[in-house]
Amino acid sequence: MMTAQGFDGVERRGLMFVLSSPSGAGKTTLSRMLLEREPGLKMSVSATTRPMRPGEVAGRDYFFVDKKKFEKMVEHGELLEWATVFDNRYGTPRAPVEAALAVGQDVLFDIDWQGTQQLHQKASADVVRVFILPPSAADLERRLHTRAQDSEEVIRGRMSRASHELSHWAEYDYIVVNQNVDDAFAEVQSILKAERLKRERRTGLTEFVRGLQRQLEK
Ligand SMILES: Nc1nc2c(ncn2[C@@H]2O[C@H](COP(=O)(O)OP(=O)(O)O)[C@@H](O)[C@H]2O)c(=O)[nH]1
Ligand SMILES: Nc1ncnc2c1ncn2[C@@H]1O[C@H](COP(=O)(O)OP(=O)(O)O)[C@@H](O)[C@H]1O
Repeated sequence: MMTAQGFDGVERRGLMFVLSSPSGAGKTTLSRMLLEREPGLKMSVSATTRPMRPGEVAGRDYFFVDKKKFEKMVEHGELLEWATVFDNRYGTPRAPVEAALAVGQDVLFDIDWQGTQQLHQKASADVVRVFILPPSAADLERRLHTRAQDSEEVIRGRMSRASHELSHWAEYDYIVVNQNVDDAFAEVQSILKAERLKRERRTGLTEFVRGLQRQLEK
């Protein structure tokens, strides 16, 4: 089963921590910070048909596959969820997620609203959804330019889709405005820490409290 040992020794179920945002709002940055500082959290590496960007590493940032391979993965039920974004297909390989949860790790997802809806339908009790907002449209555009990894045309496409993506904000459990990156990180980290403590996930609590009671009744 999906059990993990909490830092306090109480067993709990692993959780699926989802970060979504319009492109450029800071999901990748915040994900990297979380993975560096939060042991017990593992990134779900998606499969995509989009071309690799400069600086990206196959197998770390994405599994880069062609359309035919992606179709095969869908057909064989290898994807937990999948969606089409900017004319490319993106999906979450099922096996690594199930393996991580089974050994008690939490899993971090950088997926869009379509994938988040699918995950939530499948495992609502174990999914925590966080939406990242940019402080302003001008900041969003500046960030897409400073990232310097996309052509002008691609950036225009991402900006014109941003409003549509934003419209899904109310489907998320938490909303973080990424103005100052350290503040936004602290907020996201607090959400993870609090969610790990939720009573419903802490399958070992009954036993833990019984133990305390036995000690008290001696
Ligand atoms: N549904 C779904 N969306 C994904 C997956 N992987 C990435 N995405 C989303 O696809 C969108 C485009 O990602 P990408 O091309 O890397 O550009 P980014 O927005 O700069 O991160 C983002 O909204 C990602 O969250 C996935 O496995 N499933
Ligand atoms: N709070 C912030 N202030 C300024 N720049 C930021 C902030 N957060 C992220 N960035 C920068 O904005 C760009 C886009 O961020 P990124 O994490 O790639 O976004 P996403 O994954 O949501 O597309 C990157 O160059 C990143 O370094």
